[in-house]
Amino acid sequence: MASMSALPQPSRPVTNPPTGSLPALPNPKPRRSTPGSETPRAASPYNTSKLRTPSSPKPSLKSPLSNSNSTSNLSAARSASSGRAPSSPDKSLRRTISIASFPQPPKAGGRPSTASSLSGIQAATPSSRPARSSRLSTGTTSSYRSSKTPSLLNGSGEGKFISSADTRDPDASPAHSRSSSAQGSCSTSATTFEDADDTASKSTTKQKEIKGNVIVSVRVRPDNNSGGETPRNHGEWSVDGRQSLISYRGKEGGDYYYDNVFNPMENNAKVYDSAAKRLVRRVMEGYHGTVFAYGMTGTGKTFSMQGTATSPGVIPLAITDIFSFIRETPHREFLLRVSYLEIYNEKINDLLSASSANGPAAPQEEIKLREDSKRGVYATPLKEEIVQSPTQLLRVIARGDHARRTSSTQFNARSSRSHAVVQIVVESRERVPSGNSQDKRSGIAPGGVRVSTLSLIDLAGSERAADDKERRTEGAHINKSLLTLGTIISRLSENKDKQGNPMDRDGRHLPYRDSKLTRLLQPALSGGSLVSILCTIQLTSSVNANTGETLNTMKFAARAKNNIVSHAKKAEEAYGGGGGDSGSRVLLERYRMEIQALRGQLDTQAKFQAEKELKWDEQQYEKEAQARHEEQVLEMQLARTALKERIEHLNRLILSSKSTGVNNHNSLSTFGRLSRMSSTDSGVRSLRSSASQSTLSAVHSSMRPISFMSVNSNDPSALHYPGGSFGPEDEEDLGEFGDGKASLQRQVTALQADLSDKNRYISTLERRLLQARRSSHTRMSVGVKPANATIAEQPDMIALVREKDMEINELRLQLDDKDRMLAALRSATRHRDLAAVTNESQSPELKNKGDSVGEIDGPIRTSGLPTDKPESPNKRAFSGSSRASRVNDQTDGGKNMDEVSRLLDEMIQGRMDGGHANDRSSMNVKSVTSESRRESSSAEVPGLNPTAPSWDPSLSSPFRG
Ligand SMILES: Nc1ncnc2c1ncn2[C@@H]1O[C@H](COP(=O)(O)OP(=O)(O)OP(=O)(O)O)[C@@H](O)[C@H]1O
Repeated sequence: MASMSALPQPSRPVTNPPTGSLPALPNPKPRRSTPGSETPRAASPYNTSKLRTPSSPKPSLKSPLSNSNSTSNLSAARSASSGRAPSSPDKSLRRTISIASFPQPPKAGGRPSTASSLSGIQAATPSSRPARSSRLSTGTTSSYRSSKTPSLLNGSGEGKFISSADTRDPDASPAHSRSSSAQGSCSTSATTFEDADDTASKSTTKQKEIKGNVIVSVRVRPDNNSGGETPRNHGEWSVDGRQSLISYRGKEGGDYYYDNVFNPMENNAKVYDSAAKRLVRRVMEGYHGTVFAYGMTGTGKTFSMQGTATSPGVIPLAITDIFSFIRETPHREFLLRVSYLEIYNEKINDLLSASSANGPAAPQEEIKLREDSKRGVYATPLKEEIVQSPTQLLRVIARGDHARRTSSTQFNARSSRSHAVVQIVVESRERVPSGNSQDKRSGIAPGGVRVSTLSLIDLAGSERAADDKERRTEGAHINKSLLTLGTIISRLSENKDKQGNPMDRDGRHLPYRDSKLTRLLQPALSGGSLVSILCTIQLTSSVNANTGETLNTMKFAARAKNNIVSHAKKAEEAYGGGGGDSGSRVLLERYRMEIQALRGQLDTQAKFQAEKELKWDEQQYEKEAQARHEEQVLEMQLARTALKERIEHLNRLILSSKSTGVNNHNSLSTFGRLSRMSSTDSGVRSLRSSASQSTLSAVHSSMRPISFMSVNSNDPSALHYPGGSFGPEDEEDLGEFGDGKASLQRQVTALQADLSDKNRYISTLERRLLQARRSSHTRMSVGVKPANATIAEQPDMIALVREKDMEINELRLQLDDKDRMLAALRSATRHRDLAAVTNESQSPELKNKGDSVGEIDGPIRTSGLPTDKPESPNKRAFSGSSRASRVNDQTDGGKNMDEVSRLLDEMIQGRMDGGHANDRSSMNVKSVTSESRRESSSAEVPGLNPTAPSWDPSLSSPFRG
């Protein structure tokens, strides 16, 4: 037996079978009845002498054993239904042979037993056959019939009876166009013992079924010595495939009928169709099935099991059929897993775990055989691979083949040195009906999972002792295991001890444990599975023909057919993934549960994800809302600030115009107070925005509210300045020489600080505006519409933006104002300085006058202390103004300051005329200031440089008046 390293099988030289003597097959136990005690078979309704037709291909078979002690000649009968006995269509033709070395078939169930201690095959010639063959229980003869036996393997095991004519492979598919029809051809002529008498002929259909579950076929390998020809007769042998008959006319000769006899011309496809196809399909339906090839080395076991690329054998054809069956069975779902082991020198190797041919063999965990009530005997630990396609399955097996031990022997260049077992486990269950969405979701199918196993076994061939020590050792193990197999098969019975262990008919235990092979085959041999045995022989006419070994193989086949009883039942459907090893091995169920668990996880995760997303969305929305809110608050703040600024500004303008109107003759005080006014017009508020408060505070920290500024103020402290006294700070404001120089400088500084504040404020506003525009643009472009946002908000936004724009413009104008004011103040300062210098040099008296004025105004300039008679604010302002006016009248510098005052007044007025005054009081002020301006506008402004860069009266400005 050789192994294909990969599919397709590599070609190897064809060698002749051994010609020398081979190890003897197990010696059958002496039968209880001796040949001498054999009784003639009881008369059978199937009287072969009558039924044998003249047209029979083997009308007479002269057996050398006819001279033996056999007391009865058995007639071989062929089923009338097979068309071979047209004269008696309802009867079986019977060929009675003597099977001297055959074990006695079990008696149980009315099955006839053969005589024990038969020394050889006794083939009876038709002429010598009794009219009615004796019962096999007589011991000396065996009656084989090729009748139609209902069985699972011929399609009639479930109550159907198919005529033999139907079963002689009428539909055998060609090797390359195989059909996967369940009705494919197969052998049906199950060879079975038959009761010869009427009573026996009433053996139950069940018994027949049981026998029909075992198919034994013999394949004859082409003889190389025949020069490629396949003669019908090989010396003393003749093969009749049509009748499934092999006849031997030599010593111990006889006619051998089997379920199938394949002549050398028949190819692997035919062998598969007849011997294995139905079994494979039954396995797919839920039965366990075992196919094994038995025979002498080099006779074609591996060729039959594996085949070649052009002629695939049983294994690849079974694989094709398995997948065809799956395709044709849409109402069930399948899961296939495969393992591949070899028994080499009584050690089990996992061929799928073996390392590649390149590397050294990885040390494997010892594989042991265990027994389980559900699984029977199985090897563990063994790698199982789940396969999903024929190609994948073939590849897995080819990988195992590659790892299998083969060696060149005397008889076979690539002889298998081990028994190889391919096991395909088939799990199947009903599919969830497509309409049942509830079941589909839960994944619960209406039925459980059915698990069945197909074992495809290529045994090592029996062989003679080799010269090579290693081959000899291998051969010894091979022969021993085959011997044990033969022994067990020869002693098979349905007897069991109290523990359920199988026993032979004599009550002895069967030696299954004597070899790993028999232990592994125990479930199949014990009747748990459908069995198909393919025995291979090579017939040759050469003198060295190994007739003895061939006869042994044929006897083995006959024993197997006679003794193996199969009660194969459809595997029960298993539920649940638990329940120990067998339960957990049901992968379909396990996967179903896993799928369910994963689905649950998926659902939980999906829920969690959805919740998370919802939360995230909410957070995002909250964030957006928060940002929007902040934006709005900021905008409101800015708007408020701007409005306040505006109010303050307008208030300032009002007050300034008043004060200017009142003090337009006292430039010093006007300037000094302008500053104060700016910083104190609403009591304690700064001229500048809150943003510029800190900047100004340094400048204005010394300033206090003054009485005249309390026109719009409720600050009662103003009343504490009697007679318009400004206090010590005011003194300071008036300058070292009481000329207001220091005050002007402060004014300039304050205005500059204010200017930078304004700039900052503007840039802040611009930035915010930009942000607001951007965010509103983004919201609009991405279409994100907050839930609480309404279309009505859009115009609001636009209005707000517009308002902001206006505000910015406003502030810019203010800045311009400031710039101009600064320029004017600088210019005024310059002129005042110039005037002071001129005055000092030209009229020292004036200085004295100024001093005297200073005396007059002493309280104003030198003292901040309240006088006994505090003036009313108005009065104080007026008197202050008068004093300033007097000072102005007396100095050129005062004149200049007047001019500046007037200019500022004009600026303010211009601002108001520009539409910035918006309340009645400002309008009133406007009228007052307009008058003041008219008064002062007639005067020139000498010294005021109209070309000063920061002051251009020609510019269109609100200050132009
Ligand atoms: N029916 C057949 N037709 C053509 N060639 C065959 C046939 N049977 C066997 N052979 C050839 O005979 C040789 C031996 O066959 P094979 O290796 O299958 O025998 P075996 O029984 O497996 O031997 P062993 O037990 O030593 O492994 C191979 O070259 C094979 O191709």
